[in-house]
Amino acid sequence: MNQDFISTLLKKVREVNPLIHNITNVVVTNFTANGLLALGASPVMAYAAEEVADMAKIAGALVLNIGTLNSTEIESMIIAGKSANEHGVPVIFDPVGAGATLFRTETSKRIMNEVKVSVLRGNAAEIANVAGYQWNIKGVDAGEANGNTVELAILTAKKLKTVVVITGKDDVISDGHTTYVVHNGHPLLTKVTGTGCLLTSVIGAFAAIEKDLVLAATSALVFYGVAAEMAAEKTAQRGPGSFQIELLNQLALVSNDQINKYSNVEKIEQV
Ligand SMILES: Nc1ncnc2c1ncn2[C@@H]1O[C@H](COP(=O)(O)OP(=O)(O)OP(=O)(O)O)[C@@H](O)[C@H]1O
Ligand SMILES: Cc1ncsc1CCO
Ligand SMILES: [Mg+2]
Repeated sequence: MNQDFISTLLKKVREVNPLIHNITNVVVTNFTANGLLALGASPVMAYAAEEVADMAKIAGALVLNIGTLNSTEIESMIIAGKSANEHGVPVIFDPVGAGATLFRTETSKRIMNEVKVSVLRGNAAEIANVAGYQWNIKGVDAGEANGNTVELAILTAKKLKTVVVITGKDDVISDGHTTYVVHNGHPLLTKVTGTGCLLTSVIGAFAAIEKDLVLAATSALVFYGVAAEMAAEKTAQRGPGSFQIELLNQLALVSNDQINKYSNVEKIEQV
């Protein structure tokens, strides 16, 4: 994977302006829509069971996020997911808080069973709980790292037959065979709610354009991480509020030169 690939894919995303259908949580709805617009994608939030099948089938990607789940919304997610599957639209799933409550864990497993998920994106605790492995969790944030996230990503990708993205200080992307680690990003991302949720939708925008989902997701992670680094540099003297707004600015402004200069991605050799 070279930096030109990432820049070229970003350019294509901006040219195509893919429609991203989000069924997401009430905390991050506005931030997610603005982040997708800044990037150059076209967001729509649509939740009603009566319309989600029609919306999902015309989208470039469908993003499902269970952050503030309820039973009505879950039924809509399943309907939308099945429609996306029928029409070849990639489905990106963010199992927010899986492991924190039985309802979230069971719902995540149900979505994985009933919908063919193209990319599963969460922190280590969420991914471990969806896959049925042991890990700490505290609310919607991952607990202290207590294991090898590269191994967790590879095992989960093989077990659930999907591309897995585990985020944290370092991000791991794997389909079980090809694995990348992205070292970009900034700790301020953890001081603004919904940066993980927006990232999941950004992965959707890249997956709408690039069929190789490991490359699509890895490119999205590098782009997002570099944008966060630029935003942190500009707002270091202020704080999370300024950083949140500057992250939106940088999603629109980050240049190919900055991506080439700052991208920090490593391919993992597997045996
Ligand atoms: N310590 C860190 N240093 C640098 N980047 C980080 C750090 N922790 C998280 N990130 C980055 O923050 C973004 C969100 O990842 P995170 O794992 O915090 O998601 P999340 O827990 O789902 O977040 P949220 O629930 O707030 O949406 C990713 O781009 C990730 O690379
Ligand atoms: C804080 C919070 N609670 C449910 S969803 C959400 C947004 C970050 O995942
Ligand atoms: Mg999250």
